[in-house]
Parts: sequence; C-alpha cells; structure tokens
Amino acid sequence: MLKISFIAHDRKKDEMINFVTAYEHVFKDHQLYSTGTTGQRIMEATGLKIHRYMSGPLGGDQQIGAMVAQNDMDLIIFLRDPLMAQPHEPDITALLRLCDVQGIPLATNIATAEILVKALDRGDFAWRELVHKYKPGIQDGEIK
Ligand SMILES: O=C(CO)COP(=O)(O)O
Repeated sequence: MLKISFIAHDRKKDEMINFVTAYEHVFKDHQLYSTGTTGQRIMEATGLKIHRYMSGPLGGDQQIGAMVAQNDMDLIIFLRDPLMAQPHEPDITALLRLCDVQGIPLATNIATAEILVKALDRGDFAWRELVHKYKPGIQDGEIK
C-alpha cells in the first residue's frame, strides 16, 4: 500500500474528479491524502476515503510537503493551474522542490498523471516499498 496525494487548483478540480473517478479501482488499494477542498470534492464524487489536510492557501501544500521531506509520500498528482497566480505560490514551489529533493514521482498535468497511474496499476512503484523498508533514520532528523 502506497501513499498518494491529490491536489488540484480550482479550475482543475473537475478534471481531477474525472481522473480519480476513472481510476478509483486503482486508488482504492492505497492510502490517500489531499489538500482540503480537493479531497472534499473527490470524496463527494467517489467512495474513496482520503485524509484531508488544510486547504492549499492555508498551508495544505506545506503539510504534504512535510511528508515528502521525510520521504513518506510515494506519488503526487498535482493539477496546477498554470494560467492563474496563486496567493500561496511560494508554498507550491516549495512542494515541487521537495519532490525533486527526494525523487518523488509527481504529475502536474493530466497526461503525466495518466501514465503514472497506469504504471502504478502494473506494479512499477514496487521500488517505493523498498524505500520505506530501508528508509534511514529520518525520524531522528538525521541529515544525509
Ligand atoms: O491550492 C491548492 C494547492 O496549491 C489546493 O487547495 P484546495 O484543495 O483546498 O483547493
């Protein structure tokens, strides 16, 4: 079971809901997280149970980022709105940066999200189970 996050900006939320609904059979076997409103919308539209953090502008991206910093998140689907400025742009940039620090698979548009979910479904994410098994002592705040 992997940890997966869904985040969508307002004008991308319908696209996210269609996507998660289409692949509900894949996502139901995993531990799901989201920012506040995205998670609420997905749960209203599907039978999935999602741990919701704060709404993005109130710190939700940072909360998911905290999991990424500990290498404790396996896949992020983040449908960003590239055509609208966000008040919490620094938080968004920070989350994307941390994904690159830890090498966490991240989709920022639906085309990539489709490819990643198909990879997930056929077992291409098994290496993440190994990451969890052999994760060094990050709980102790160890600096590598
Ligand atoms: O703003 C967001 C991500 O940056 C998403 O937040 P919501 O899911 O609460 O709309």
